[in-house]
Amino acid sequence: MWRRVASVSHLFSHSKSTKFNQGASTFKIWETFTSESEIPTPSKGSPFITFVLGGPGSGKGTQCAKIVEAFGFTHVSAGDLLRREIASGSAYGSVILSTIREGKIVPSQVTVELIQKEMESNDNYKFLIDGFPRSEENRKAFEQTIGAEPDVVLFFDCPEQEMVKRVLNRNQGRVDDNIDTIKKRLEIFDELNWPVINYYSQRGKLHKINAVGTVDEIFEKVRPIFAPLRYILLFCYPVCSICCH
Ligand SMILES: Nc1ncnc2c1ncn2[C@@H]1O[C@H](COP(=O)(O)OP(=O)(O)O)[C@@H](O)[C@H]1O
Ligand SMILES: O=c1ccn([C@@H]2O[C@H](COP(=O)(O)OP(=O)(O)O)[C@@H](O)[C@H]2O)c(=O)[nH]1
Ligand SMILES: [Mg+2]
Repeated sequence: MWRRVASVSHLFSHSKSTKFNQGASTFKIWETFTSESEIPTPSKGSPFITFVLGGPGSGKGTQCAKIVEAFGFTHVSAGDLLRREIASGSAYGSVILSTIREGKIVPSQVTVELIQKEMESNDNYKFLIDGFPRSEENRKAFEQTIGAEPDVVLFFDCPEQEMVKRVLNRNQGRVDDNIDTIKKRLEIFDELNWPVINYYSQRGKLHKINAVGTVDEIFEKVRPIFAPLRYILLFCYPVCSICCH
């Protein structure tokens, strides 16, 4: 396995020091390494991006923690970024708070800017973007601003009744974890999220995962999506110390 990676280490010889140029070289290795499998080929020069979609309470955040642990992604939760923005007392804070309380979607420009800053300030090249995009408008804004598409899209498919039960038991003191807001969030999810899911399904990027079961049972359905990439994901990002000089 290592020999195979090492055999393409010359691809790094012209790496420049910028984050995304290094990324481009790393992805050449990735393409070589995975050429015989069905793993998606990431765009050159882009980070490896996974969007994590699903209704409220479907278990996105819980599964992201497991994916981070197993595969070394950086977890970027759009909801957490928005809540952090509220807590920081920023100019956008009160608008974000009322939007979340009403179960609506924060303007794309605000969310994408927060995601972009988070990605840019992180040395990692592999990101789980959790709870975003929630609409086609979100999706287009991300692609235009970041200039990248996701490599993988996970969709945690969970019955409404189960999602409501989980959210009402979440117990994290969130302003939106109440029955009225959940009903609105589910309506908005139905109206705006399905077009995004269908878009990525048509592009062959969507992995639909039945989100009913224990956390570990669900993770065993997620693991095979990333497992073929585990050596690259764990050891060669951004540049490993063994083969990437
Ligand atoms: N498979 C599961 N079975 C039961 N409860 C779960 C499961 N996955 C997550 N939970 C719980 O449900 C709640 C919502 O999970 P979370 O990961 O926050 O979902 P999301 O980010 O999609 O809203 C949390 O309290 C979490 O501990
Ligand atoms: O890209 C996003 C992500 C979140 N939100 C807002 O933040 C809330 C909570 O999002 P989060 O992803 O934390 O909720 P979860 O689905 O995990 O329960 C959502 O209902 C929206 O109001 C948003 O507007 N845009
Ligand atoms: Mg969440």
